[in-house]
Amino acid sequence: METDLRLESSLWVGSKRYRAVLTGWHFNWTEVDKKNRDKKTISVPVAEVVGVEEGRVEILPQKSVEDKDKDFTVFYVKRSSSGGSSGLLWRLGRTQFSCPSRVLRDQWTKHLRTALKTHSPLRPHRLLVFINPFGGKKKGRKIYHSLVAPLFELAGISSHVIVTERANQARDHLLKKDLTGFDGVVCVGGDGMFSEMLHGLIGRTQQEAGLCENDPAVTLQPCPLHIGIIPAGSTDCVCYATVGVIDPVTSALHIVIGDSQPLDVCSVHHASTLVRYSVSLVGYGFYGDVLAESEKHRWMGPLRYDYSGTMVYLSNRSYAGIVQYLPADPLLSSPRDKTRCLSGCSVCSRSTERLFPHAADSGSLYSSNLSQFSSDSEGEWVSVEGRFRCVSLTCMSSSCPRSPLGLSPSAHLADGTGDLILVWDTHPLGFLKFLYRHTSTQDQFDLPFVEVHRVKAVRFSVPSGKEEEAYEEIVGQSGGIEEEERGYVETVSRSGSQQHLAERDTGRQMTNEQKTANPFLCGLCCSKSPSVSVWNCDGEILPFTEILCRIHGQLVRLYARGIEDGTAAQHCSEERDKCERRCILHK
Ligand SMILES: Nc1ncnc2c1ncn2[C@@H]1O[C@H](COP(=O)(O)OP(=O)(O)OP(=O)(O)O)[C@@H](O)[C@H]1O
Ligand SMILES: CCCCCCCCCCCCC/C=C/[C@@H](O)[C@H](CO)NC(=O)CCCCC
Ligand SMILES: [Ca+2]
Repeated sequence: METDLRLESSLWVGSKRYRAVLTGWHFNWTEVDKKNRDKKTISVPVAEVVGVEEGRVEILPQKSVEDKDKDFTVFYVKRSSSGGSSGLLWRLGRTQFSCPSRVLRDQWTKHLRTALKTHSPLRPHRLLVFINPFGGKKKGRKIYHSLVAPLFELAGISSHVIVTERANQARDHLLKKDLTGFDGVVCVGGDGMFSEMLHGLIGRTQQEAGLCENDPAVTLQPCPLHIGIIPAGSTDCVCYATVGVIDPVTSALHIVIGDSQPLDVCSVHHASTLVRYSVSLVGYGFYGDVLAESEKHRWMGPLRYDYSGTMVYLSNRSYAGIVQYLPADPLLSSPRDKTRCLSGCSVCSRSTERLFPHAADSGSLYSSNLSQFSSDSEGEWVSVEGRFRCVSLTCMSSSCPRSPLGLSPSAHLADGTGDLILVWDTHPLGFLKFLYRHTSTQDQFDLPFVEVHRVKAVRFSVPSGKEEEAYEEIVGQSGGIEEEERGYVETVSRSGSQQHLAERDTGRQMTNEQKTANPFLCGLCCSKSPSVSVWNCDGEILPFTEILCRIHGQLVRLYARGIEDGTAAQHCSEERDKCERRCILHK
């Protein structure tokens, strides 16, 4: 294959002569000039070529073609370092070549197009696009038509566009309508729109496979269609955590070149019924309270999270709970191993083999129907009980602009596990330190009241007597000063044996007298202090307190590639800047 596709000749770019070479995987051109002593070569991976057109073509601000019959234009991914994005920001690169003859021009365009087909098998041909016209700053339609559609057209992608008229329209469409012929679905919106894609596609796939989503033990079928996210919401965490930047053009280019990033999904169940799916955060306590509070202040826009975060922090709440979890194999990875899940992550690659052991034999990832637990034993559930500031489960790092390393910086996008973060009750300044560390590179788990566990499943319940206090309590009703002083961890039971634990921190929960004496720190806690919180599931409030979560490895695939190594990308962009806007990729 390599030798069939190889082509080499002299080509002109403007007034300069280049030696151009197409090997199977790369298209390179080097200036033939004595001054170019260090032989700077511009090298574009074939997989990152967006399109090849006859003539001298421009697509922005409008498509124009100057049909010179010895010329052709190559469009490709060009990394940009602007805004400190370390090369994660992508732009459309374009170079116009002139050939000595028309025959040679036709040879180049034919070879390049064949190479594209051969080396990018997942490039979409037909996409179903849902635009939420009300997401974020309400610019979804404009973003799609001015920035994304021209790139799809250039790449020869035909798209069917639906501008939604109501919430859940996209989800219902994916659940019920004919999807024949589509390679993928794209949402133009925020995390809420992504969640609609997730629920629609997973639900549809299980229906067609005859699987019961309510059963937490069932091995769900991975979705055959890819999901593309064009960020146009007020919260675009899934995009940020899988691409590294929130930028519609970058995301459109990942879609066009058919990048593929598998993603773990957590199913959340209550009383033997599926409640929701999550990829980012299933959080009780602080994160649930912030969401519940923020719903009352939607008019503030994205600022509502800052306002609500401050209010909830000042309310100084903690909640009693029983958390049971099924640890993942500690030999595979650890949430404290200081690694990052980057593009081509070896932990995730090894997980693919573990999760789909027979995929290679059958030729398809999706034809494996063996249980994900068949190759490793279930293991022992661990149970802990006490008072928590927050209990969070995340299938991935959940990095976002607010927290660039995320809730769990070493979590993996596609390893079939989630990270369970337990923040035991502590004094207000300790909790502030924990929150603050999310915004820096300091380790938020290196605190005596914080635990993190890599898990396959989690169960949460409240100690008896508390469960009848419904979730409405926190969504807007009164509480009253708690009679008893909130203690720390009362007991911890591991594998059935009860152990009394010492206090987890030197600071203590404030007594009621201290609360009265310190009205600022005490904040809202003096007026109400509910005994149960709510669950925040990827930005949606769950109407149940007692839940069971199970991680399903690589259940969906995104048009993304994870976060590229910053240093390599940075190096690349510096080199490119030196070479006058040419993309030099050092692989
Ligand atoms: N046409 C529509 N009218 C009203 N709601 C819609 C429409 N289309 C989608 N939605 C809903 O709007 C919610 C928010 O959308 P999206 O995530 O795109 O934007 P956002 O601005 O990031 O959201 P949020 O307001 O939650 O921060 C989604 O949960 C989705 O179900
Ligand atoms: C003193 C400084 C304190 C700073 C604290 C910063 C802590 C930031 C942690 C960031 C966690 C992001 C988790 C992702 C959640 C999303 O799936 C979800 C849907 O978009 N967003 C929310 O629920 C929105 C609600 C998020 C609650 C913060
Ligand atoms: Ca994971």
